[in-house]
Amino acid sequence: MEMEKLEKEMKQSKFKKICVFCGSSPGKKSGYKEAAVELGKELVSRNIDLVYGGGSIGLMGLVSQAVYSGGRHVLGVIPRTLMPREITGETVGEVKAVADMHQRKAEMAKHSDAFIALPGGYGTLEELLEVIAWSQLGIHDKPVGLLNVDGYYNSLLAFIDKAVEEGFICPNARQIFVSAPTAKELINKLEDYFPSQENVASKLNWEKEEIEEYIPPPNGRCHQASLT
Ligand SMILES: CC(C)=CCNc1ncnc2c1ncn2[C@@H]1O[C@H](COP(=O)(O)O)[C@@H](O)[C@H]1O
Repeated sequence: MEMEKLEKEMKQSKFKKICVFCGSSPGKKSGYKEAAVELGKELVSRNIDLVYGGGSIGLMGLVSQAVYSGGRHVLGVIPRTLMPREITGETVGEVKAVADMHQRKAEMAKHSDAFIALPGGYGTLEELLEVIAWSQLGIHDKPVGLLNVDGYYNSLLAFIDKAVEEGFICPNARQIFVSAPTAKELINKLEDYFPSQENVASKLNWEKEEIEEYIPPPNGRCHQASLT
């Protein structure tokens, strides 16, 4: 088992670029900062490049500096309004300026093979929940991982379980994202992730502007879910 794990960590990752969402604040406990640096080093050790929101403040700065100083490519996607250094600090690596927050998220998603959320606040939660919701709708099928540092996200995970229990999230959709307490475990899970959106949303064609004929799913919204 240990051997299998080791082999997985040593072989070439299936991801070339991972997008990391994280706090523009460092958090109060040192464990958050340590986890951001550890995630950056883990990406470097697997030859994975970073895509993130640009800037050097908070956990965003720590993860980007760790990846950049490890010799991997860093792409920061930053809205022009946030570009002044007094707002975001000095950005390392390549910087792509975009018009607004919507374009930033679209660009970050386009350039990445998977998503990871470190601890953060409103911005991080919004970014995380958006990529989960987009996966549910079949807009992408890239793996999403929650780095649950020191149980920071336990209450969010409990809330999501509650939403499943109460019938607001399909049981299958609960599997859209994975979570783990360390970067190593999380990326191993992301490597093993197999998209199953077929069970969640019928494959919609987002390139098409009009739907010619709508065929409703056989069991209502939650495919294969036992609706009692
Ligand atoms: C005006 C102001 C407060 C700027 C702070 N400086 C920032 N610079 C760059 N991205 C940011 C900033 N604040 C929030 N974000 C965005 O929101 C996310 C983090 O927000 P939060 O700290 O979790 O909620 C980041 O991934 C980024 O996309």
